[in-house]
Amino acid sequence: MSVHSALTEHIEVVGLVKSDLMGEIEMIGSKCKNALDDDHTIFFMGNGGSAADSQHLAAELVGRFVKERKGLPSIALTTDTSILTAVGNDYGFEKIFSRQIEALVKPGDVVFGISTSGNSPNIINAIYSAKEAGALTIGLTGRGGGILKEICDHCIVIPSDSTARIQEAHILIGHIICEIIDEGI
Ligand SMILES: O=C(CO)[C@@H](O)[C@H](O)[C@H](O)[C@H](O)COP(=O)(O)O
Ligand SMILES: [Zn+2]
Repeated sequence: MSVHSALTEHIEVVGLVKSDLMGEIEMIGSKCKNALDDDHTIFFMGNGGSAADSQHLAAELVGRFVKERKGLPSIALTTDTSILTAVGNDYGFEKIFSRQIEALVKPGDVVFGISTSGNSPNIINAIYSAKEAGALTIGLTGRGGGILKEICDHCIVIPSDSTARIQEAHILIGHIICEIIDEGI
């Protein structure tokens, strides 16, 4: 793929997000803001590049995005190598997030599952656990949405089949949600 076509593809995907998904992003941002106002926690999880996105977004909330404000409760479930290796080793890789959800998530919390395919078993298991725990579940996906689209309370499906373009749209949307949260604090 040439630089020109990668950039063209990115712009097209972002254009579709703008034309089709603005309302959904706004709604999810305000639900996150309301949950934080009520002292709930926002959790993020994903594999590979989406693990990095999870950590990135939790850091924006606990630390600072743009505005000076108090730290906000947010946890990326991708960071504790002792938990990830113990649970992965003892129960299986498909349980690395669901076990943490069972241990940490309280009713009213918000759980983001970030998966470009929407079909990663460890994210799917964790979304089921989050629903059982009484959390609001949000999928960030692509490729038609996969299973996450069927099981999450809300799911943003990036209209692309390119993992890279989907991930780029996910972090853009994550940043916009941080902006919505910042505005109301
Ligand atoms: O960042 C990339 C590709 O851009 C990779 O690390 C990618 O995230 C990994 O292959 C993930 O395992 C893909 O999982 P998912 O998005 O389908 O849930
Ligand atoms: Zn990537």
